[in-house]
Amino acid sequence: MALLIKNGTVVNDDLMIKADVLVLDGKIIMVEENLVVPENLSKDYQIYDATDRLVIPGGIDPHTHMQLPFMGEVAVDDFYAGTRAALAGGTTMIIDFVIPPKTSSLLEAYKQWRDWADPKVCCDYALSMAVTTWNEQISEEMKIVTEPSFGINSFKFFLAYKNVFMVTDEEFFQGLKRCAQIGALGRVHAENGSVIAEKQKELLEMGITGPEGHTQSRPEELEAEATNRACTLASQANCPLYVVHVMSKGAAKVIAEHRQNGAIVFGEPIAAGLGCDGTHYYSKDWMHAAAHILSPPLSRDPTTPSTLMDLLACGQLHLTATDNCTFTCSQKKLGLNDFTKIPNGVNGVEDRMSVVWEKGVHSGKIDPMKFVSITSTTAARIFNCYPRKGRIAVGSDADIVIWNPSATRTISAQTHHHANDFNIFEGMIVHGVPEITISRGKVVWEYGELNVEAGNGKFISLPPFCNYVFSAIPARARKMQPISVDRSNI
Ligand SMILES: NC(=O)NCCC(=O)O
Ligand SMILES: [Zn+2]
Ligand SMILES: [Zn+2]
Repeated sequence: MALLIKNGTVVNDDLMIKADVLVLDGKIIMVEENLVVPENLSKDYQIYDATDRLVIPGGIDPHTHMQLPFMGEVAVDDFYAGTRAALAGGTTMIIDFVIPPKTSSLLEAYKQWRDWADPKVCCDYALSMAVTTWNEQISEEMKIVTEPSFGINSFKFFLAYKNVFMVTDEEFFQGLKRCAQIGALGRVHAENGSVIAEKQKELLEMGITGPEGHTQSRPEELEAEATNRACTLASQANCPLYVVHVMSKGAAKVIAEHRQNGAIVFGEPIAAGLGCDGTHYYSKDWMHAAAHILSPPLSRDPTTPSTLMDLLACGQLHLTATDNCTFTCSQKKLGLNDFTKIPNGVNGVEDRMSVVWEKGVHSGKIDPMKFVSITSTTAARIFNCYPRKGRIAVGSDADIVIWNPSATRTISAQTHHHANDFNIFEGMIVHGVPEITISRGKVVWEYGELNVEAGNGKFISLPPFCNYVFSAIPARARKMQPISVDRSNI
């Protein structure tokens, strides 16, 4: 069945035009003003009227953790609940992380994630992979998983979570050099995990066991320090770098400075950091405070969310994600007497598009094209699936959202589609509502109703050596060649 979306305004990252869109067999086949449906299709298509609506590429969330085993629990949004929530919010593709324990091979972990995800996903998905230790086998397997049948083109390194996922600087540097060789983007969780572990001990010894200890053990300076270290090591390894969940002004400033000095580095704020601040950690209500725990923490400076949006607007930060990693209130209670045991992670995948619209477009900081750029197109470009994803154009996948820019909704755990029982944006009234979500040509969300089945989503293989990320690397490698002085005549 074909779909005709009529009378809307098509928005890409570089244009806004009045046009109709025709979809057939999961692809966009025509984009034209006053589109006339070809004779052969004229009896069998469904019409959607998009008058006063925007027709935008489905959102791409490049950072999620569905059903992640973490801190003794498993994130409760699995690949089914999490991707349903994504579609309800106008996101049609996620990039999740394979995170191998230090003892596991990358191939084993990859298989595990595919086994979890493939039968459950409702929207398309791709994978990024964490490297949590270093040895010859890991180095070889990194190359293997960049082959098309595995489809990985980025690797993440944790500089936090000591003794769990954290790598040393040496391991990180080896990993970045390997990424550069095999054409993969380096990604980093930038916090100083060793100092955090010391501060956690100090705070617990002082009797500070509640969620306020979380933020106090992770001062923003430790995010900025690790961000600076990561950018420096990536530069030395001649590896493009992507900093996940930029939560503070200090970390954002470091990224801007490194870019001014010529570094290829991308910065990703997340919905939580754009919509909330860290005052929640001092709430008298333990559960409320604990439910906001993620790492790095929400900024204790209440002006940070609006500054992060300003930095997206002016191009010093580049795209938005969510780090969706949800735990129920009862799971969070694991850390009732010790904040270091509260599972880290919050929601976002359902509400990111509306939060970014509210804080960005509705507030007058960005236009709808920039909105498309930071919620979809830039992710597609960085992860090498553009223009198949991230664009309304002939030949692109029909991942489309009919967006009502003036409708409002109130975010609430009572109505969200996540599997957890708390929403960090509770009560926020947001303009910008995804009325219809189309995933590869199928209408999966229509005026508040989901119509999806587990397994509807497809795995998207991401090729290495993305031009958008890697084109300057060979010339830089030549410039960085070590100099050898010939003294044979002495
Ligand atoms: N961010 C967080 O607190 N949980 C998910 C794991 C991570 O990305 O660090
Ligand atoms: Zn992280
Ligand atoms: Zn994460």
